[in-house]
Amino acid sequence: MKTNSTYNIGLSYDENYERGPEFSGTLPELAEINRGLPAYSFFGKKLNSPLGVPAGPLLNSAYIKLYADLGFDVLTYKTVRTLRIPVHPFPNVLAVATSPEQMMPRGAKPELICLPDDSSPLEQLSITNSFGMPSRDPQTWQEDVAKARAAIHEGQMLVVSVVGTVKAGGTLQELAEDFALAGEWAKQAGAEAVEANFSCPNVQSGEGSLYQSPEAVGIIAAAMRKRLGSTPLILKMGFLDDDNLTHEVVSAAVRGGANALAAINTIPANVRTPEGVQALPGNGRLSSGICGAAIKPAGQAMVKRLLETRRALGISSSDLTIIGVGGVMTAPDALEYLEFGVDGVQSGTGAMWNPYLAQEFKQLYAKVDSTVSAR
Ligand SMILES: Cc1cc2nc3c(=O)[nH]c(=O)nc-3n(C[C@H](O)[C@H](O)[C@H](O)COP(=O)(O)O)c2cc1C
Repeated sequence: MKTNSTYNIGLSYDENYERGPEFSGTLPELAEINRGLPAYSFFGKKLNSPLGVPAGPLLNSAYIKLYADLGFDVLTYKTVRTLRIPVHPFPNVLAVATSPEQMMPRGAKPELICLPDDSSPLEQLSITNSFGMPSRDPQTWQEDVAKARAAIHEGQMLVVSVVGTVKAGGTLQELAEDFALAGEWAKQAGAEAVEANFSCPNVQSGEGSLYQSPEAVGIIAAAMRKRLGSTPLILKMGFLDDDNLTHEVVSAAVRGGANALAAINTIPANVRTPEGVQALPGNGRLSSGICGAAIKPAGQAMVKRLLETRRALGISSSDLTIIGVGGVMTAPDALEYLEFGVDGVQSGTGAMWNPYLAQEFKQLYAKVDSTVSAR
């Protein structure tokens, strides 16, 4: 299959892990693309810009290095666990036919058809991804996180995404301890901030819907805060359409000691081939997460809800940082999020198919009004 992404969607996850990323272009001169940018700080550290890559596209230190060299300034290492977990069967990424209207969650799960390739124009490219949050064993990923930390440049930050693993018959407190242990190991390995994934729709075991439970959010955040000390803690959220629930979840996150919320994760949909066959093989994989162009309005609606909730609760941006994710395919998309008032913005699908997005964003960001940039 033809692919234009740094992650080759025609190869297995393990092949991409071992051989990737695929990139044969010229790297930008960082000093040049960072010149004239407005001052920006993230968790108190001076960064070159507020643009980052969320958890997922950067499988390991080789991917972190490439995207650091390309000028993305917040680099999130794909979610790891306290134990080795294999990946879902191939394929793991497929382009899909959909629209922003269809991907605004409203009750029934959208029914989508996959596309034969990823040749849609970037502004319209939407994909499904389904990996099941695989993890190398902790020693392997810890050594690799240390390499990733060594690969980033001045004015950049390494975040490591972690998830706890639900055990049969286990309690919420045990799950929280597993999240906390993963976070502590990530910190020891070199993470400057730790992100807890509360929202992966591609697992069936319960880790994927934690963001909808104020109790789970509060208990897990508190357990992680204890082990992380002063290291910033980001919680990765999915889409919520209920203001009261959002209020409760945000309050629980703050009480638990979280420093930031990143939203949104992918939005679940049923994906079939044009012949009507389940597109991704295996039990529980008719439904998988959608990301890219079509989820931008959902991502924006969610960050607006989070910003409004933060205001209503009287919480400052330094006490709760909000990071906008979802459908940032172009530089103007990233700026749109910043104009809503988010404190950071990240691109997953867009950065995979357009590695020059950071360079393009910085050209635009250097010219923006200080009301957008001075946060
Ligand atoms: C290939 C791929 C893998 C992903 N893996 C993870 C993951 O391991 N953990 C996580 O929290 N989110 C994961 N995500 C979700 C992204 O972090 C992001 O929330 C989502 O893709 C929406 O952003 P986008 O529209 O810019 O892609 C993944 C996304 C992609 C495209």
